[in-house]
Amino acid sequence: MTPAARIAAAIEILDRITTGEPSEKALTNWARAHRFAGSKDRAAIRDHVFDVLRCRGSFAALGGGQGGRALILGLLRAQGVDPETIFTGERFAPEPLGPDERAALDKPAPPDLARRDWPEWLLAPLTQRLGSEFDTVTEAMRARAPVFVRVNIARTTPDAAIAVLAEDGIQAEAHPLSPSALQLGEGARRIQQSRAYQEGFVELQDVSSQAAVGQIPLAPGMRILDYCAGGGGKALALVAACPDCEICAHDIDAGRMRDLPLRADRAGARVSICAPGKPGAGYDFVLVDAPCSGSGTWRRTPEAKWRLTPERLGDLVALQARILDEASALVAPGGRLVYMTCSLLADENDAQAAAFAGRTGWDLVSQRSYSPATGGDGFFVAQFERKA
Ligand SMILES: C[S@@+](CC[C@H](N)C(=O)[O-])C[C@H]1O[C@@H](n2cnc3c(N)ncnc32)[C@H](O)[C@@H]1O
Repeated sequence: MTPAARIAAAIEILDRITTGEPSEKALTNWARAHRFAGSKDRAAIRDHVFDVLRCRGSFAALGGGQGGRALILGLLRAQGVDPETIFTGERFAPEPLGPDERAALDKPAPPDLARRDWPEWLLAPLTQRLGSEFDTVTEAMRARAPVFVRVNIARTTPDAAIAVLAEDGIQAEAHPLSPSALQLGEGARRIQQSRAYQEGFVELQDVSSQAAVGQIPLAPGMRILDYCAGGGGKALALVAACPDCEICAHDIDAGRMRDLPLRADRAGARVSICAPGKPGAGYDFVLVDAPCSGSGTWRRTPEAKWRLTPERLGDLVALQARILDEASALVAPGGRLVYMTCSLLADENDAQAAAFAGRTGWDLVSQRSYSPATGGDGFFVAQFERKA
């Protein structure tokens, strides 16, 4: 496909997304209906769509509308690309610009463009929560997320993993936020086909998640429950950090853990899986990686940013509080409860942690927030101990 044909495809897909179709479904449906598109075409189209969704507010302002054509015109304007070179009307290219579109592009760019890439109702809480980091985080959230892997330190070292990745043409370098983290450069998209990945030397995981897991003071022989294990990213990081710990994975939805045995096999890790609602009890650590807005990961899932509502956020905050209460009952005397979210929002993080400590009397031993200002996703971790 030509670059212009890829843009035309992105316009078609964005039109579907802006009328309510979920982005993954719209991309899949488009690919099914256009089997001639190769993997490089599909990847390029996906990049256009996600680049637009991340900056949907500012691109709508620059392009003069909310539809696929206007959003792409906003993208091209932001990139300084002359749209006439793409909107030519030639075979498979988008139709030439109309007078209204030209007029929209001639208008001066509105001020404070980057702020438009947050939902308006979140501007006040984010400004308050992020303080002096607000502008840096806002800019970072408008760009593609870097790709990180976690080196399986139970099996290899970061230097050895870098060398194995290089054999497959994947460039990687250490990241200061976590000793197990490598940030991938050139070749990152081939990671899942690489030997380092397939043989379990590395696993995809954001650096902030790795750093947060690194805060947990593990010791051989400890029993640890990953209460909201999902695909098992945290459970696998825990077992790599402490192979002599006993790690149990639990989730209310067993289906969410279906890939975990395969991932654990690949890593050479031992993780026991509990049936939903039967998590056991008496653990040294219970980790709650709670369902949340995912606002810290919106670079990867930009559509979610525009779908979150105050009501949905309120429901999530209530659910997190319920899960914390449930999970705290599973901690052994003298043990700890660890609460994590991939959120940037105080309601789900500091305020949630303070509310839990306030209503239960548990001590808030430590808390730490991560933001894209330090490279990775927005993330939060808090540790609690039952008062003696
Ligand atoms: C943020 S995800 C977990 C991600 C996972 N820990 C990882 O690192 O890949 C949150 C998980 O919490 C689970 N969950 C939601 N409500 C729950 C509940 N009441 N008890 C246990 N798990 C729950 C969801 O099914 C979801 O898999």
